[in-house]
Amino acid sequence: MTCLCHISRIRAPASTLRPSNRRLQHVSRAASTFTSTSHSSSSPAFTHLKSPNSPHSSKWPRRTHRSSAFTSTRQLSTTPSKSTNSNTSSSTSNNKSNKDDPKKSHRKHWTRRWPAKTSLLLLLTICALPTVSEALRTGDSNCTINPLQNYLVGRPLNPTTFVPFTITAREQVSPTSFILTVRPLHARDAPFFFLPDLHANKPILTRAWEHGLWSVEIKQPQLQVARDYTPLPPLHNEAQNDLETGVLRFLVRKLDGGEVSTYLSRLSVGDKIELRGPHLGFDLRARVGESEKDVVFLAGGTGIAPALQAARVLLGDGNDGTGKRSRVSILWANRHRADCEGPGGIISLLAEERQRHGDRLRYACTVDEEGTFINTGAIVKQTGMSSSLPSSSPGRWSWVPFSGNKTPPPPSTASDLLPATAAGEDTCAYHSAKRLITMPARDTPGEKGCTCAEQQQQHWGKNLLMVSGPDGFIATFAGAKVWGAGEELQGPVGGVVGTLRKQNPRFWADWLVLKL
Ligand SMILES: Cc1cc2nc3c(=O)[nH]c(=O)nc-3n(C[C@H](O)[C@H](O)[C@H](O)COP(=O)(O)OP(=O)(O)OC[C@H]3O[C@@H](n4cnc5c(N)ncnc54)[C@H](O)[C@@H]3O)c2cc1C
Repeated sequence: MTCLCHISRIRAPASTLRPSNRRLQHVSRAASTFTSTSHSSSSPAFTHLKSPNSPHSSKWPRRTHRSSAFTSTRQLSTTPSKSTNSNTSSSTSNNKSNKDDPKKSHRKHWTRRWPAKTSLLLLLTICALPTVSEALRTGDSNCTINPLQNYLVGRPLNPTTFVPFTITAREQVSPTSFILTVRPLHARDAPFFFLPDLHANKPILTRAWEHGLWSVEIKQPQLQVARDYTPLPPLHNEAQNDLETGVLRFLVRKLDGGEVSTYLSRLSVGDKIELRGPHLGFDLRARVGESEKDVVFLAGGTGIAPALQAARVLLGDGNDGTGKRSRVSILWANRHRADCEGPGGIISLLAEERQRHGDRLRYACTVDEEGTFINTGAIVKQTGMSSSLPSSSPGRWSWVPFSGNKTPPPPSTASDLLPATAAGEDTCAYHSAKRLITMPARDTPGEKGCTCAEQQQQHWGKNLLMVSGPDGFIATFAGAKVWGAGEELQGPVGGVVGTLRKQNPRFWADWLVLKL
C-alpha cells in the first residue's frame, strides 16, 4: 500500500509550502522508517472516520463541498457556449462548419470546455484518488507519522497518530529546565488544511484529567523518536479555558545528549511540535478507594508533574466527593533553588491546592546544591511509619543524597516482596503488591479491576507511596524498574523503601509502591 506521505510530496513543491509544512514533508520521507519507543501504531485509524457518527465526519462535507465546487466550475465553463449559441451568426457559421467537418468541430468544442490545465489537473486527481482514498480508509501501518492524514482529516489528540500543536509560551525555570505551553493548531495557523475544531480536544482532555495520571509523547522529527512528557495541571481559574482550547503545559528538563529534551530546549514560540496521546497511567482513585488514606509522593525534578496530577485527582476539586479524605505529602528533590521557586508557576499550583485543601496537602522542596535531600526520616514521618516504631528508633534515620543519573544501586530481588498479602489480593489488579511487580506503569485496559474490594471489605483501598523522576532517583528510593515482555515493568520494591518494608512488613502491607 502506498503511504500517504508520498502523496504529500507530490502535492506541492517545497518552496511553495509554509515552513511547518516543509518540515512535515521532510518528516514524511523518513516516516516509513519511524519506530516509536512505545504504543506502536497499528490501529485502523481511519475506519471510524468513515462513520457518520465520527467526530471527524463533519470534515467530510467540506471535501464534498470542494468536489461540488469543481462541478460548478464545469457548469460555468458550459455557460459561455450557450451564450455563444445565442449569437445567431456565429452559431449559424459553426453549425455550418460542424456539418462540414464533424471531427474538427468536436475537438474545438472540447478544447474550449477543457483547457489544458484543467485536463491535467483532472488527470492527476483521478490518478491520485484510489491511493488517497485507500490510505485514508485504512491508514498505513508503515506510515506512522502521516502529515496528510493529520492535516487533511483534522484529527484531535489521539493515542495512535501524532497531531500538530504550536508553542505559545516558553518559560526558562532554571539553567536546565523550562516550561512549554502548547495549543492545537487550528485554521488560523494553516488556512489551506482541514484542521480539527478548536474544541475537538475537550472531551479527550477532560477524560484524561478525570483519570488523573497521564502523559503524551512528543516527537523529535529529524531522528523520528518520541518520549513521554506529563502535562502540568492548570491553575483552577484557568482550567476551563485550557480545556476548551486544548492548551497543555510541560515542565521539561534538558539532558546533556538527550535527543528529545535537547530538541525541545531549542524550540521557541511559534514553532510546531507533534503530540500523541493521551496515555493513561495507574488508576489512583481505584487504588485508594473510599476510605481515609495516606499518599506520599517522592518527586525528583520534573517528577513533580505526575505528583501534581496525583494531588489534583486524589484531593478532588471539593465538589465531586471523590478521594476527599486522602492526605497527600509531596517531597520534591531539585538540584537548584530556582527549580523550586522559579517563575514556572509550580509553587503557585502547590500553594493553590494547599489553600483549597489545607493540611490534606503537605509539600517540601529539597535542593542538592544547598545540601538538603529527601531522607529516610522524611519518608518514615510522612508515611506515619514512625508511629509504629519503638520510641528510640527515629534518631537512626540518615539522609539519602541523590545526585542525577549516577549508577543506581543493584535492583532488589523477589525476596524483597511483602511476605504476606490478604487472601484474594493476589488476583486484584488494583491492590495486589505482587501483581504490581510485573505490571508496566499503567493498568491493563478492559481488565476487571478490583476483586479484593468485594471479598475483603476491610482491605478496600490502600495507602500509596509513589516515586517519580529520573531512573537513578526511582532506583535509589524504590528499586529499579525492570525490563520484560518488551516494556518497562515495575519490578520488585527495593532501595530505601524496600529496606523500610523489610523492617516493618506489617505496616507496609497497607501500602502500594508505584514507580512512575
Ligand atoms: C510517563 C513518563 C512521563 C515523563 N514526563 C516527563 C516530563 O514531564 N518532563 C521531562 O522532562 N521528562 C519526562 N519524562 C522523561 C522523558 O520521557 C525523557 O526520558 C527525557 O526527557 C529524556 O529524553 P531524551 O530523549 O532527551 O534523552 P535520551 O536521548 O533518551 O537520553 C537519556 C539519557 O541518556 C543519556 N544518553 C543518551 N545516549 C547516550 C549514549 N549513547 N551514551 C551515554 N549516555 C547517553 C543522555 O545524556 C541522557 O542523560 C517522562 C518519562 C515518562 C516515562
